[in-house]
Amino acid sequence: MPIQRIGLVVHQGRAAAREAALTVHRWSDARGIACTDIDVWAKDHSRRGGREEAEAAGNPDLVVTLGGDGTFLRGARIAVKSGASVLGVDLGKVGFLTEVPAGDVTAALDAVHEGRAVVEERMTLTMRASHPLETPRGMEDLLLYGRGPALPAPHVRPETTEDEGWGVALDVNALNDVVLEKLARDRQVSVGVYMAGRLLASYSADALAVATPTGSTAYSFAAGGPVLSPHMDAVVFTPIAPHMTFNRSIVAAPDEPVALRVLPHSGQAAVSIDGQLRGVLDPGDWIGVFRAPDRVRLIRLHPTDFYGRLRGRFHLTDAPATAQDGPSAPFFRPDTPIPPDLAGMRLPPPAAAR
Ligand SMILES: NC(=O)c1ccc[n+]([C@@H]2O[C@H](COP(=O)([O-])OP(=O)(O)OC[C@H]3O[C@@H](n4cnc5c(N)ncnc54)[C@H](O)[C@@H]3O)[C@@H](O)[C@H]2O)c1
Ligand SMILES: Nc1ncnc2c1ncn2[C@@H]1O[C@H](COP(=O)(O)OP(=O)(O)OP(=O)(O)O)[C@@H](O)[C@H]1O
Repeated sequence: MPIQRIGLVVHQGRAAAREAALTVHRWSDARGIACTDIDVWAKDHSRRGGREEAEAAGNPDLVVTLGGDGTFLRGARIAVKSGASVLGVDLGKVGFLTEVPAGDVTAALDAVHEGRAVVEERMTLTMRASHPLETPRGMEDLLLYGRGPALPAPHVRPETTEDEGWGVALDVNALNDVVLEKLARDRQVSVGVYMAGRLLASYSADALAVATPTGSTAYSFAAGGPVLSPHMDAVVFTPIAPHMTFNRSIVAAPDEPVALRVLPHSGQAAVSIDGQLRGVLDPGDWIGVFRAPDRVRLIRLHPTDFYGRLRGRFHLTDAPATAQDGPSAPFFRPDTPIPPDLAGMRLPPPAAAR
């Protein structure tokens, strides 16, 4: 479908991103397409939730992000609330989530506008909590370390059933992860962890991460968690520096919620959603994390080459003992037609089409 309105989220600290923004504006001006800059850290307003940010930008149907993964996550947070698709242009350090090289911006916009791009949907997580999240006064100042003001606490969704014991439903979507982490450097969090409503164990740790398959390559990965294909739905629980023998990740089914209850003698716990602090929990508080009905719509110009990206972006190196064999072929995909028993499998196109 032709693009109606673009919302532009730019890494303002990077000249190449500001330059690419001019290219996007020129492209949209030439076609009479509205293009609104969404400056999440603008000086003239405090930070807004994704829904308000989308409304203020006229509810774009395409959000273009120019920056790294952080910029992409800022754009995705807005897009998921207006049903927009997100096109991530890679102008960052890692660029795991971003798709398009900076030099291909206009070609990518043409492809989207002319219906040649594909949309890939990614699972997100949402939450309930024992009460609406809040950040203590004064913390805002601590957070101003160059990343701009903090986001407001999440809004409460109307489907809240607080009085019945199920807590308040929070209007959040995490594309990567919801992380409960120690607030004070010298006080671990102690948390009862429930998988699908059943106690798994009580943890004492630096942090506990609940990640999506997309987020499995972010914080959860850094803590030794498994890599999950982003084409699947699942809920990944990974403890970070747990002071106990059982330190493994658990990959739960998408309909198995994870509840984290802060124990009475725990330190306070910060709740981060996609890396952004959104509230602080006291002992006795709890959060539940589960698959959200909303999905992030990622624009893809080519079918996602997730494992190629994993090898490339993470600079995977081959075992030294294999050096004598020379580099392995980059694909296992004969050029002859796919046999019937492999029909429907996700495989790369034949060499001529790559
Ligand atoms: N020790 C860690 O690795 C650590 C600590 C805190 C937060 N994080 C992650 O940072 C994310 C927020 O990203 P940011 O860029 O705003 O903060 P950031 O700049 O602190 O990001 C940390 C790194 O993670 C990369 N990254 C982000 N999402 C990714 C993904 N889905 N797959 C692979 N790499 C990814 C970023 O490019 C960056 O290099 C959070 O969702 C959390 O998962 C990681
Ligand atoms: N919209 C913006 N306005 C002002 N400064 C920004 C903006 N976006 C990013 N920055 C600056 O860039 C820094 C890095 O931001 P962030 O880590 O989110 O970038 P990123 O998109 O993930 O790119 P990278 O992959 O290079 O980290 C921030 O601390 C901030 O100083």
